[in-house]
Amino acid sequence: MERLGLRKLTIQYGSTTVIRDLHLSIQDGELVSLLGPSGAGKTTILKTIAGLLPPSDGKIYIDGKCVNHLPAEKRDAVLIFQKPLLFPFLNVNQNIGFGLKMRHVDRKTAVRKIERILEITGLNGLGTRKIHQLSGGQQQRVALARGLILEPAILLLDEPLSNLDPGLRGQMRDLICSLQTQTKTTMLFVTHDQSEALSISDRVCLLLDGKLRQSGTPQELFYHPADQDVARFFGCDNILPCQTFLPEQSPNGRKELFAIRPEDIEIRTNNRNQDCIDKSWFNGTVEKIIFEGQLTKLTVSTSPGYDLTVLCRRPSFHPGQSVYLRFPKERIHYFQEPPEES
Ligand SMILES: Nc1ncnc2c1ncn2[C@@H]1O[C@H](COP(=O)(O)OP(=O)(O)OP(=O)(O)O)[C@@H](O)[C@H]1O
Repeated sequence: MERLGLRKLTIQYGSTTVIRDLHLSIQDGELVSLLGPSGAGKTTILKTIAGLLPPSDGKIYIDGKCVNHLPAEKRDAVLIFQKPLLFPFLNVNQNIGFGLKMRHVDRKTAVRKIERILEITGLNGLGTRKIHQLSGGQQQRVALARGLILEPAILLLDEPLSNLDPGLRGQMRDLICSLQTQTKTTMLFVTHDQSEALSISDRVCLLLDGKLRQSGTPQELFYHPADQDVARFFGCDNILPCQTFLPEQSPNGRKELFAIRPEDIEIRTNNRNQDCIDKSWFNGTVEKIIFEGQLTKLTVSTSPGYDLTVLCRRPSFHPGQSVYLRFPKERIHYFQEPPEES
């Protein structure tokens, strides 16, 4: 069953089109990430779904009903902002129960629901605290609890982890996953952080320049990018012509490109292990080495004039060193070069 449907959604600020012809369908119980760089239009989409911004064109469906004409409070969607917007004069219980009160839910049911949500969001014992007596992470939990308790058709989360420090971010990410599993709430999670999107989602939708460029499982986007831009967004800098590096796999001289992830390139010094160097290996020279912690990033120049990015663990290379490189066949991802503009 479709919980959220966006059909040909176009959104403009004045004469500037930020989102053009967007299609998106989210099924019951799915956790979908809307991923994209800063300024891609992610918040704009969430605000439009929530009813805070009118679309210029297209339709928004929630639970099968077109909601374009409905004001925000009549839509069965809850938006949770980057910075939790809580009532400072109310305590945690009152903040969480606020929406229930507005819906005239009876007191006994409200107390029961609040108790359950405090339990599953790890806020037990904090119900009578005022908001200023909570840490940033606890405040974000209250915001989540306040949204979840309403059991909306869709929960819209706008970068809810970005104000938290890295340790807490991991904990909150795990909490959102477990809340989603427990409550089966359908969620649209906005982030610009690819690792956050890849680790949390059933499905990732990548938004670039106001267009949905690819939608699929985290593994599909990471290992099978639809085009060069998607590949680059996921850190694959090596987009290369087949004719130069893989001539036998480039029939009819077609302008085909392939991508190889930096961590998938095999690299060896060329002064030992000569026995196992066959014609699948080619020469390169290490130009630059950047230590990044778990992995080290190398820039390696090749004789056809293309620089490659290679990631390896604890390498023992130095700048200027000659190396052998190889692209394992099973790690090569092919795509077509876009048509040339006339
Ligand atoms: N009220 C506004 N009036 C005019 N332009 C706006 C307005 N709000 C946002 N924009 C523009 O719309 C584009 C998309 O903004 P939006 O905030 O939706 O991006 P985003 O993907 O959420 O970015 P971030 O990750 O930085 O929050 C940007 O170019 C932004 O400058």
